[in-house]
Amino acid sequence: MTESSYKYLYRIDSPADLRKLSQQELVGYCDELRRFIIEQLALNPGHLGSSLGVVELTAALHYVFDTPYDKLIWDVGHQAYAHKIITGRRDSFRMNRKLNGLSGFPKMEESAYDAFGGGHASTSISAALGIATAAALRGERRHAVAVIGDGALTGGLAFEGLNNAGAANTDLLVILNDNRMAIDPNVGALKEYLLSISTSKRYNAVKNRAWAHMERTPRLRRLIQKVGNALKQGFLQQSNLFESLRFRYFGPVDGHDVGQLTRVLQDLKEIKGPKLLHVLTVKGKGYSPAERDQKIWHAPGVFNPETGERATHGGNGDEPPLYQKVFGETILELARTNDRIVGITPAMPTGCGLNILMREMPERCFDVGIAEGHAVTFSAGLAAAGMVPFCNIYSSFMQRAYDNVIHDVALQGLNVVMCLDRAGLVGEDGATHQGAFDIAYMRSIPDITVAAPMDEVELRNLMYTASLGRGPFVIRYPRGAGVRSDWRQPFREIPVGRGRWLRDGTDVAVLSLGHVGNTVAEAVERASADGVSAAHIDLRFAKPLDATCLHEVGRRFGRIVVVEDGTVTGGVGSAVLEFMNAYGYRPQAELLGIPDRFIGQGTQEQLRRICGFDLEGIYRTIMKSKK
Ligand SMILES: Cc1ncc(C[n+]2csc(CCOP(=O)(O)OP(=O)(O)O)c2C)c(N)n1
Ligand SMILES: CC(=O)[C@@H](O)[C@H](O)COP(=O)(O)O
Ligand SMILES: [Mg+2]
Repeated sequence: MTESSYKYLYRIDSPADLRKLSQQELVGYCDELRRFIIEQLALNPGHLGSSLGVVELTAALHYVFDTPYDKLIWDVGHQAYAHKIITGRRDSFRMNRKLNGLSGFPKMEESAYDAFGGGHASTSISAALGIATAAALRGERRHAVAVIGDGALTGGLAFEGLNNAGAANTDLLVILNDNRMAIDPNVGALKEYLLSISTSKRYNAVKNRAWAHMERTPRLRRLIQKVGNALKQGFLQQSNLFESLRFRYFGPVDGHDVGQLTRVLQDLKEIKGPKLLHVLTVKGKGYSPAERDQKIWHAPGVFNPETGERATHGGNGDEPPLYQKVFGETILELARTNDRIVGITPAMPTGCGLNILMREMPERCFDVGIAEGHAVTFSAGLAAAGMVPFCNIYSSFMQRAYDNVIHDVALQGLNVVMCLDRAGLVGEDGATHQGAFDIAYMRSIPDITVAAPMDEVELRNLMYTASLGRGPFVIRYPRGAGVRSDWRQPFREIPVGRGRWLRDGTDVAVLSLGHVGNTVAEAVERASADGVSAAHIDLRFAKPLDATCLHEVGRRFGRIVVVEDGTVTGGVGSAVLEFMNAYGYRPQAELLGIPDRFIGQGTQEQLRRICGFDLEGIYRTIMKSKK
């Protein structure tokens, strides 16, 4: 299946075009839309499964609602490719997630149809309620629709939104897109509840009678009111979570029947107050490899659309492994010898490598759903009871749990190991997902250790050191592969707050934190061949800093360069300058890292270049020391 070999029948460049189609044509268009997404993503990777799952729902929403006047808010936004394509971005879609191209998520500045930006989960209900409330205050008759997945609904923020909306009685439609999957299979009691209301015979018998009435009557509004009132007093309210929260619950409906969806949405437009439509979909719908292995096909990378064969990074043989694999293998090794070690992840077991522990010791590994704050406080509870929790959270998602880190972990001095995966520039996921801020936001917390390994062996040793009970301990490391294939080495304790003097020099001291140190090592090498004698120090810790090392740097060097894969504002460079200032050293200093602006999507290498800490940027900065 290639774009050139298939002649598309429908050319839809806006929802207005879409609304001209007949119901039958809409079905045909959905097939083509699905084909187009598969074709595009085969070459230019992205979030495939979720987008394929909402093709019909997206078409139905734009068909029925008057977008962009009516507001569609996509939760996470990784499923919004059909939405982008329908709303005038078909041609630019080939630049999805690429440098200077489209964001992989809805983004307000990208299109008037993107009513609210996304990337992180569970925000849609709150945002839609805000938009609906503003409309009500202004006397506007616009609809606000939040589309939230069953995974995103596990996030506490979603319930804060439901709780508020149910009481506010504002006109709001929440569409629950239930495919029983997060990235990995969805987890938790809510998942079982959703299954039970989808399959309960007694519940559905009552509800289906209500639906049948709705579809038959011409005087819809009055009847719905009647049915609604009857139901409110009766069975549904007590047995339905959403009804208990004062939402009218509708469904479940087949999310791949575009005809039924348009009819139901049309009906729901007429109903006032907070409503929830439960839609059942299949993640990866219409592409059999993606339906078969929904986890892998959440974001499969490049693939052959005919065969479903994927290009993968093996991390096998002599190739350096992914940090994620090293994390997973290492926690398993540590857990085998220390039965107090447990693993916690908020919905990212495969992404972070904790699935390796989960396979062998499922009872000591906890996927808590998309619930970062809970993951941290749950870990704190485990630590308070004597366990050694390794709580693995992507750096940008940890932003959600900041108070939990301060209030529940640090303030109580608990031995929680917080592994921040995807720290630094992550690449194609763009601004919402860059792990830019963690050094700055973590190092300002008292009594916490913040470390970053330069390679896989260092990661293992830091994990080992943290497992010995060193108080709140953060280990940050990037998305992707390390540099060593000889990483399976015996554990060695690393003295907390001690850096490594990797190379001596006289003209300039280059200090780095974490994996970027490998690029610094190369730049220093090159610079020394070109006549600049540069010392290189791997700081290892952003907190506590290595005072002995920094005193020596302060005494000996008139120029320093600090390099980090994190924000320059408040980062480890700032920490070094605070130190220098405190002790009266006055080196001329240059800080390389993520500048004070949001960095969009691109490859990691492109983004490092833009930020000025790729090999060339670091080399040029060092060469300014040439006399
Ligand atoms: C706060 C936060 N935590 C974790 C993630 C990573 N993440 C992105 S999509 C996803 C699964 C979402 O599941 P669901 O909402 O059901 O959508 P589906 O992929 O099934 O369409 C997760 C865990 C995120 N984007 N934001
Ligand atoms: C949409 C989302 O938040 C995730 O799917 C994220 O893109 C995963 O990132 P990784 O590919 O780095 O695991
Ligand atoms: Mg889901």
